[in-house]
Amino acid sequence: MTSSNVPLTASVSCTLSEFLPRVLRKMEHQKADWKNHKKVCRPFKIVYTEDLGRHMVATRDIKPGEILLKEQPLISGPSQNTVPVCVGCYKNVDEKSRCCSKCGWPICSEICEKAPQHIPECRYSVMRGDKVSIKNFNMIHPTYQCVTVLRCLYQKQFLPETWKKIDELQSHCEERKDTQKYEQERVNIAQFIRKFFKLESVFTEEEILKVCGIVMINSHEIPLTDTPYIALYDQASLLEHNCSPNCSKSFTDKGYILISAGKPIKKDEHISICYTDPLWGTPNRRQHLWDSKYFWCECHRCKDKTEFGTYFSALRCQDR
Ligand SMILES: C[S@@+](CC[C@H](N)C(=O)[O-])C[C@H]1O[C@@H](n2cnc3c(N)ncnc32)[C@H](O)[C@@H]1O
Repeated sequence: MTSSNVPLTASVSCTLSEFLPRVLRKMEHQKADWKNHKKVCRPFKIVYTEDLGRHMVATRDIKPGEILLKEQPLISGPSQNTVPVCVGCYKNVDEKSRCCSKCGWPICSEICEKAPQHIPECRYSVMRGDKVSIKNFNMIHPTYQCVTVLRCLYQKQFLPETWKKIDELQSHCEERKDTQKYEQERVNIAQFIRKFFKLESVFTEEEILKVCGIVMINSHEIPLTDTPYIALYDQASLLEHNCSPNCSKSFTDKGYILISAGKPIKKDEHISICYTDPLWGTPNRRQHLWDSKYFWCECHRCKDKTEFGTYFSALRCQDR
């Protein structure tokens, strides 16, 4: 008998009789293991569309205040423009601060010297054969521009699993090419990393510039230290932007990101946060997103001239 002449009722009941016990067993298992299961069970799925890239969609109704995601950084590091900070904990340092005994990068304690996030620049500085020397502490220090990018490149060279996640993030390389920022990064980051760390045979300029784009587009700024640091996340870096978002982000003292619902979210709704300052008017928000994330925001708030009846971006008429 071919499958086409199997009576439909028989086929359905047969499938159900096999399927239902499996589902029930899975639910029982989930219930018994709920303590562990709830840590990985998320109320959203990751989907891809041409216009948005990867983004998240709710798989059930979500209540305001619910935490959708708690996640540790994939990579953290100093911001591109920063005064010298400890490369372990990102607290500000000064001329009295100590340096890593192996590589010379400023650190504030023995614990920070051994911090896993410091391994990449430490190893590359040791391999270079000369310690790093940071002397000016009261200015944005150019040498720090390379640290977070170098940490990503280290994953590319030695830790392929983490690198795969970083490499999949959007870099907007094509849009960035021919911009002033791209050329500045070519000189200040790509050429600097290749020459200073003697990595010309390991990374090309283009590879390094792609990582610069990934860091720029996908990093979250973590305002836990006097000078905020940045981090890439496996899932939180995929969150979509909306100028009237349904979620907000916060951070634990260990740099874990928490994404919480700010309003009721219906099943199948997109999950969003705000990448820009929601207290800016529409022209400023749109321009900032265009300059920093390379997209023109078409959210409901941006498209509504009245911004939901608030006239938030309107100029006050002087005659009245
Ligand atoms: C932080 S990444 C988000 C993850 C990214 N979609 C991916 O696939 O890796 C930011 C990028 O996602 C896209 N994006 C996010 N929100 C968007 C929106 N509201 N409209 C258009 N593009 C958006 C833009 O390309 C933006 O530069």
